[in-house]
Amino acid sequence: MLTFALSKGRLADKIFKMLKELNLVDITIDEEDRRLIIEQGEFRFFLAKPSDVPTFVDNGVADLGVVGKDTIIEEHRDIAELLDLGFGKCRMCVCAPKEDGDSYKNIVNLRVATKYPNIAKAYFDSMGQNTTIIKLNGSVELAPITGLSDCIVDIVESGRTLRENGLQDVTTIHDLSARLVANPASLKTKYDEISAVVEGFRAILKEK
Ligand SMILES: Nc1ncnc2c1ncn2[C@@H]1O[C@H](COP(=O)(O)OP(=O)(O)OP(=O)(O)O)[C@@H](O)[C@H]1O
Ligand SMILES: O=P(O)(O)OC[C@H]1O[C@H](OP(=O)(O)OP(=O)(O)O)[C@H](O)[C@@H]1O
Repeated sequence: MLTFALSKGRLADKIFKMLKELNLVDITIDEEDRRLIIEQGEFRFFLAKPSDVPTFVDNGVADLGVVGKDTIIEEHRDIAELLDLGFGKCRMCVCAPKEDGDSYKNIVNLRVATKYPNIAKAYFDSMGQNTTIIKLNGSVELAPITGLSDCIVDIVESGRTLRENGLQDVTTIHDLSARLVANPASLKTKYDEISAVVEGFRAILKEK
């Protein structure tokens, strides 16, 4: 039996599509569906909050997981990254009000709002810039507009949210996409089963 922790939310549809192409499971979840565990054949799937997927995999409750690279970097968990799945592409950026250009670089104690405090702190530490990190849980773009922060560290995909709120991305910190991850112990004890799944994903990715 192999157990997968999958991200609910915007990655879910693409993950389900790939699992269907692999003939592992055919999941369709509508708004009324409250199931969190789906079992089919030799597989058990958990539907977890995206930021919790590394926790399930690190603790060995799930052998495999699918999660954004942003969450992998932020959570610092003991998990093995096996494959870039090529969807959920976006960037982690420092963004600031359009009229400010890159002047955030000159602010002595920079106020940074973000859902990703570890990524933000590590980045500004590496640049030698002092910061006060302000943790938010969403709508991060509000922070510089309302005066809560000087800039934000957040995900940018199309750039539309920034544009519609008078902000711009100034610096890209990481390129991001969804990744297949594994529990390191499961990789040893269930090597053959996991290899078969990884090869399946690889074959699909090659066709694209
Ligand atoms: N605008 C976006 N475009 C493309 N991918 C995105 C975008 N925003 C987030 N992602 C990717 O999708 C993943 C899941 O995002 P989603 O919005 O579903 O969850 P979340 O609200 O960030 O998670 P949580 O509720 O655990 O904080 C992110 O971790 C990231 O890798
Ligand atoms: O560049 P874009 O295509 O506009 O996408 C970027 C937006 O998407 C994400 O927010 P999400 O929709 O997850 O909402 P949130 O503010 O609640 O995190 C991210 O935090 C940005 O706000």
